[in-house]
Amino acid sequence: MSENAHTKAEADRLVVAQGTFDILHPGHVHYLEQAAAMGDRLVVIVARPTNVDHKAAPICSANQRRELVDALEVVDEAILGDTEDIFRPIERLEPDVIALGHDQHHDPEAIRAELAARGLECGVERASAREPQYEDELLSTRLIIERILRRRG
Ligand SMILES: Cc1cc2nc3c(=O)[nH]c(=O)nc-3n(C[C@H](O)[C@H](O)[C@H](O)COP(=O)(O)O)c2cc1C
Ligand SMILES: Nc1ncnc2c1ncn2[C@@H]1O[C@H](COP(=O)(O)OP(=O)(O)OP(=O)(O)O)[C@@H](O)[C@H]1O
Repeated sequence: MSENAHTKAEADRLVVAQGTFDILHPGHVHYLEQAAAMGDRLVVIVARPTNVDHKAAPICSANQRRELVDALEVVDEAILGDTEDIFRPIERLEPDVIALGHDQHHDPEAIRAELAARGLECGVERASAREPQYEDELLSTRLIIERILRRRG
């Protein structure tokens, strides 16, 4: 491979991150900053409500959640996830790395197996948790919603 092509290839390291991102908070920013640092370009897949089956359904629409994630400085592009096959966007994007959130419920080995089954060469890394940095941080959408219910419910 010529020097230019090799240099170009290295400069195109695509990272994919994913999540619900219902009500954004500093934990999301930390995760996406970590994901962005794993490569040169960060595309974020925003989960469809039908695919958020491991916790309460998001409050905000997928379009609204996508728009806010897309507006973040560290995100090159946020896209709505596929409704049926969560690996379809991965097949289309062919990322170099999938960045999992620190507590994301996906099993990295299961993801690696599915990537291999689909002939996709892609790393699977896990980001760290954001450590609290000041008094009264709410680093979880669920905690934000619980406070809203307590104070405004
Ligand atoms: C590799 C990967 C690809 C994903 N692709 C999609 C997708 O295409 N559509 C979607 O609705 N969700 C997609 N998701 C998100 C999952 O559906 C899941 O709901 C998401 O991880 C939200 O979990 P969390 O917000 O609790 O972290 C993907 C997740 C992973 C790990
Ligand atoms: N405090 C945090 N530190 C680092 N990453 C976080 C933090 N909170 C959420 N994330 C990451 O952001 C991604 C999207 O998470 P999600 O949209 O489920 O937010 P959440 O605050 O974890 O929601 P909930 O509190 O309802 O579980 C996940 O990969 C998750 O690991």
